[in-house]
Order: sequence, then C-alpha cells, then structure tokens
Amino acid sequence: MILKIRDLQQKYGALEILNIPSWEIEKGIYWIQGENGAGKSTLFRTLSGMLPYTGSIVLDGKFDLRKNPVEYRLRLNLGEAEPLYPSFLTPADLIAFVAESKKSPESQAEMLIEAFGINYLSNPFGSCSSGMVKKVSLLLAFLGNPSVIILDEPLITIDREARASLFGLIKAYYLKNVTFLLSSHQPFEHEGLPVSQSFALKNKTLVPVSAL
Ligand SMILES: Nc1ncnc2c1ncn2[C@@H]1O[C@H](COP(=O)(O)OP(=O)(O)OP(=O)(O)O)[C@@H](O)[C@H]1O
Repeated sequence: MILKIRDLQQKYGALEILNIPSWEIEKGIYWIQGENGAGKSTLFRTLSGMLPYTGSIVLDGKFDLRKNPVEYRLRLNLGEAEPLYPSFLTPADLIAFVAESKKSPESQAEMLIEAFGINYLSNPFGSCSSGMVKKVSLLLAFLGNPSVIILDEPLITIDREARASLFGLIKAYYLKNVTFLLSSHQPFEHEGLPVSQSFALKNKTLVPVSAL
C-alpha cells in the first residue's frame, strides 16, 4: 500500500474539515475532485505534514508521518495551489535549498530547470510573474526521490509549453513508480494521463467517483 489513512480528523478551531475513517491507495495516478472549500488543500497539507491532525497516515507501508517524520517527508512532495515565497528569495536559492534537503540526485535540478524552461533563476520572487512562481513550485515537487507527489491545481497560471512539460514529467515519474495525487477543475484524462481512479472529497471524506 502506498498511502494508508485511518481515522483522520482535521479541524480549524472547532470547524471540522476532514473526517476520513479509512482510505488507502496502491501505486497510481489519482484525481482528487471537490467543490470549492471541500477541503482538498487541507487534505494535501495534512498529508504533507504541514498541519497537526488526529489519526494515522502511513506511506509505503512503513513510514508513519508521526513516528517517522523525516523518512516520510523525504518521500512525499507537495506542489501547492497558490505558492507564496518571500519576495527577496530567488528561484536559484530555493531550488538549491530544497534539492539539498530532499537529497536530490546530481543534475536532477538542472534537468527540471530545463524541462520547465525556467530562465530567470536569479531574479527575486518579488519580480517574478505568477506563472514563473508556479513553475518553480512545480519543479520543487519533483526534487529528490519521492514515492508520492501531490500537485494541488497544477495547471493554474502555467502556459501551454509548461503544461506539456509537466505532463511529460508526470508520465516519466509514474513509470519510475511514483504515485500522484492531482487536483484540478479540468479532467486529466483529456491530457493522456492514465488516471487510476478519481475520488471526490464530499461530506469531509473521500468517495470513489464511480460510487457517487
Ligand atoms: N487556515 C485556515 N483557518 C481556518 N479555516 C480554514 C483555513 N484554511 C482553510 N479553511 C477553511 O477550510 C475549508 C476547506 O478549505 P480548503 O482550502 O482545504 O478547500 P479546497 O477544497 O482546497 O477549496 P478550493 O477548491 O476553493 O481551493 C474552507 O471552508 C476554508 O474556508
């Protein structure tokens, strides 16, 4: 099992957003759907270890997010829907930092910079276009040796060329056994991605779309 959730509860103050008794997935490409405010970003942030939670989350059958926080985080990457970075930082700084912390293999960052066509590596984020910021955030999600890559609304603000590169990378990583959780308001099947299963976040839990 690549990812296994049991009794996951997530709240903001007294407001419960997630209550997932049981959910597990094998290797694949999964499309997570949900209406605005359903809790997709909250689910993704929880799975990435960015928010406190109750319940259990286990990766690769052995890495529990609570008990093995470092091993877990080395194997699960998140590309946020609307990334925000300090305006003084440059893409070069951030890519180098994340590459080091994710133990990225030699020349992986260069390969990804080329694939996404990122040209202005030394311009601070404060002067980058929103598409450029999004491309850098997507690049970061591919660094290291992840088992799972979560991309929250990966298609927003990127141009057609970057979109083609992104789908090429998803397919190449999937062939190397990486599992993807993707959210989008557009269907991924149209892009030629072999989507294993779609789930909807509904009534605080994940439901297979065929069962809706
Ligand atoms: N930091 C926070 N504090 C309090 N409430 C929050 C916080 N972040 C999100 N929420 C609330 O939690 C709910 C779920 O939000 P979330 O962003 O996870 O939904 P989403 O499915 O990603 O929505 P969208 O498709 O609009 O991006 C919403 O009602 C939102 O207002």
